Amino acid sequence: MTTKIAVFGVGLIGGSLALCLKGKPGITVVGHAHKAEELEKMLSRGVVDAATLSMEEAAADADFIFLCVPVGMLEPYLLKLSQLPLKPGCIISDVGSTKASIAACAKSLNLKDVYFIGGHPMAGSERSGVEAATQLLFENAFYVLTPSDNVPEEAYARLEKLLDYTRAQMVRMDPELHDEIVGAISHLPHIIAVALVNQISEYNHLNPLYRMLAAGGFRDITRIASSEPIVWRDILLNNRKVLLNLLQDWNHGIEHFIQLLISEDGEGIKEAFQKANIFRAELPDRRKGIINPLFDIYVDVPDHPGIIGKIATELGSHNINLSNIQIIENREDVQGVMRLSFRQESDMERAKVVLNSLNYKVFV
Ligand SMILES: NC(=O)c1ccc[n+]([C@@H]2O[C@H](COP(=O)([O-])OP(=O)(O)OC[C@H]3O[C@@H](n4cnc5c(N)ncnc54)[C@H](O)[C@@H]3O)[C@@H](O)[C@H]2O)c1
Ligand SMILES: O=C(O)C(=O)C[C@]1(C(=O)O)C=C[C@@H](O)C=C1
Repeated sequence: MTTKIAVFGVGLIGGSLALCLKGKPGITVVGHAHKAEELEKMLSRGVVDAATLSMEEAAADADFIFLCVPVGMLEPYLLKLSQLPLKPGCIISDVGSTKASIAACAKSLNLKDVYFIGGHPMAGSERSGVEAATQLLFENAFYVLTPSDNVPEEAYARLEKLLDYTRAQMVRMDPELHDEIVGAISHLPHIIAVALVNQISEYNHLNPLYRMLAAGGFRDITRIASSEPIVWRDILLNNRKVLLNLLQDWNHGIEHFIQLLISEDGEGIKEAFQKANIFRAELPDRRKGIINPLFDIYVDVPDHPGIIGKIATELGSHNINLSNIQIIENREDVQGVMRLSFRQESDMERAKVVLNSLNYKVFV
């Protein structure tokens, strides 16, 4: 029995998803495009098994349908699909960067014998189009799923199982909560990056030295300003209520900095950087690519010089391969927490035994 997957919109995300699924046992991937030139691109790159301009053809007998078009096109596509004869039990999902409005749309359509489960892989790039698609895009990333209450567990489990091929980690979430959190950690940073680049671009009109001297700091904070304009227009308009609140908080944060500078408050500036340093150091280290997922343990350690070397040496002497060490909290006179990462679960298990035998407190 073959499992037919239909992908609508084979760009960066749709193409990457297709590449994760194509060639897997029993799976056939059909790509849908709204323009003829897109068909040739996806076929010549081997991203899909077949490609069509016909929605009916793509959707017919599909077991899974993924909507990977810009957010503004998700609802029209879902509406059109709801009017087509779909295979009973078919699961429709999407990859849109916002989740509340598409969830509400699916609810209002009262789909019969087919299930809508919103999705959002938390991985991407400033690049776009099928040219930028890669099978490794989602590896080790979080992948949010937002099933509504009436989706049976059996359907949710089927989608989750299929998405195992992405090697991403699934997280189940309420769509409104998704939009609030992702608005803050993804949409707001895109606005800030674009506003900053455009501000500097204005100065550069007056003096081209601005662009010439722009180095690491400017590049690091502005990579995402190169993102696809239509995709981001749709995301920002769709999540505008959340973003308007976030921008007010942003203004307060900037106002705080203005006050620190006016009052020449060096201590305040230092504190702001220290606070940011701590939170940023705690961000999950989820590098994508060929890298295997990491297995982490946490160890309570006294804060004294040489502790990293001591632990690394102990593990090395037992032939345990350690991939990364990080001190998470390391203030004076405070017990530190060390994160140890391993590529192999077996190495992690052996490390636990060794560290316990040396009377370290180990947490998983
Ligand atoms: N770019 C990211 O980092 C990222 C990450 C996660 C999720 N997403 C979401 O994934 C979806 C696709 O984004 P992408 O980055 O793959 O963009 P993309 O531009 O690479 O791909 C978009 C695809 O939709 C098609 N398309 C464009 N306009 C269309 C229209 N009017 N009608 C029908 N098809 C149309 C394009 O031909 C292309 O195949 C968006 O909903 C976006 O919010 C993006
Ligand atoms: O890494 C990037 O370039 C991204 O913009 C990826 C990113 C993000 O902001 O983290 C962008 C949009 C998504 O919907 C999910 C992920």
